[in-house]
Amino acid sequence: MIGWPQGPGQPGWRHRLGAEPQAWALWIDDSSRGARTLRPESPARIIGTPAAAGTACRIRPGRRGVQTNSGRSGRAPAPHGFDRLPQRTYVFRLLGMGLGALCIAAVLRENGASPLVWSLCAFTGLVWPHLALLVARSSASPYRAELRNLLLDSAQTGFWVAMMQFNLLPSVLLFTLVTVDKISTGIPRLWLWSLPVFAAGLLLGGLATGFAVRPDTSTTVMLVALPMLLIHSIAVSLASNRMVQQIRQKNRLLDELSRTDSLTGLHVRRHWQALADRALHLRQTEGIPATLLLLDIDHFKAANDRHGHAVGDDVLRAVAEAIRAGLRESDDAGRYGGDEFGIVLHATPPGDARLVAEAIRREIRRIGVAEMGDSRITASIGMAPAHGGHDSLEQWIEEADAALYRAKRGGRDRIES
Ligand SMILES: Nc1nc2c(ncn2[C@@H]2O[C@H](COP(=O)(O)OP(=O)(O)OP(=O)(O)O)[C@@H](O)[C@H]2O)c(=O)[nH]1
Repeated sequence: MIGWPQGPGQPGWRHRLGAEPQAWALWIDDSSRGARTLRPESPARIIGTPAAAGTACRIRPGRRGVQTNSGRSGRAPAPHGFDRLPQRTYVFRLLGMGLGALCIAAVLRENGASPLVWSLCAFTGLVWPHLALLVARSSASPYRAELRNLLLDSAQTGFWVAMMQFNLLPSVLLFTLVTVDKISTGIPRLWLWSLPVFAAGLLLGGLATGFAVRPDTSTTVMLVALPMLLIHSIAVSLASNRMVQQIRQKNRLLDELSRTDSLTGLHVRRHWQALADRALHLRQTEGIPATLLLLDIDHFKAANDRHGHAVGDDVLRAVAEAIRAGLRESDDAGRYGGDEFGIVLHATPPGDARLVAEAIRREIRRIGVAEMGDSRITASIGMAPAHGGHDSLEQWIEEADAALYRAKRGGRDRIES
């Protein structure tokens, strides 16, 4: 028996899932609510359909699908990004095999084929795409079933190349398209695995025809082959284009997430520092004034200890909101550390900066947190205008930090520069 992880923070919770089929999963919700996502810092993700609330499962590849400790079974997971592989492939198979079968039929007509060969051709063009989808959908592991289907595509193509007696144009076209299909799935090396399978199909077809070779392509066959080339190529390009757009969109989202502090919605320290660095550079090269504020909540540890971490988080969110309220669109605020915030006031001389800092300080005093009763939240602010003597961002921040220290020493709830 296995020691099942029981919840977030328990051993096993952060195990990586998805790409590796031999992974541990923990279903943390019931099917009415769907699987909750894991905490952002975790590289793991929940996959598949939740079997039961709080049910831990070992994902096993193979026909039996997912084994759970409650003895139920579900679907084996696909690697990340391949959940809809059978559906995606279906459209291309329908097009490729359908148009390919037309091409094959044109050659078979010229070569004269038996009813059995004609019915095999009809199977490839009309039945196989639907059958493949059906098989994949009803399989315990649709992803693996689809991999088999893709290889069977190659086997059939090899078979038909031999059955067409190596008629040059359709043979080359069919081989190219079936290989492009493999490459466009994005599954590493799939097209390479498909080569021996293609060769096996070729061998089978060759044995059936006695390896007859008639490479000449008639104009009729050429005309029938062209739509296959045209339509299939455009369809693959459109799908690739759609994928590129989706990746771009996800990259933008990831970029945004990596720059934003999840608790306060302000910039994370690294991104804020980059913005502050740019402001200092503008001051040194173009003389555009900028002022830096470092703000630290007063006695935050005591508030945290007295009212709990969750209330502490509420305070951090409320302070971030107060900072946002006091700033202009052009200013940049970030979470510098636990209860410390950094603010860059762009194109702002010291006099104006003090007014902004004062407005923020007052706004923070107005914050009311129900759990804290009458206790007021206050903050101390250190202010440092950029000047020619600052050789680096570190120096600028140190100056603001020293001012913040003076504000704390001076009794807190004040601004020092
Ligand atoms: N709730 C919560 N607390 C945090 C977070 N990050 C840091 N802290 C706490 O913030 C507190 C920071 O306290 P300090 O800045 O050292 O001290 P302080 O009590 O604010 O005192 P002064 O700064 O001298 O006024 C520590 O207790 C940290 O545990 C967080 O994300 N959420």
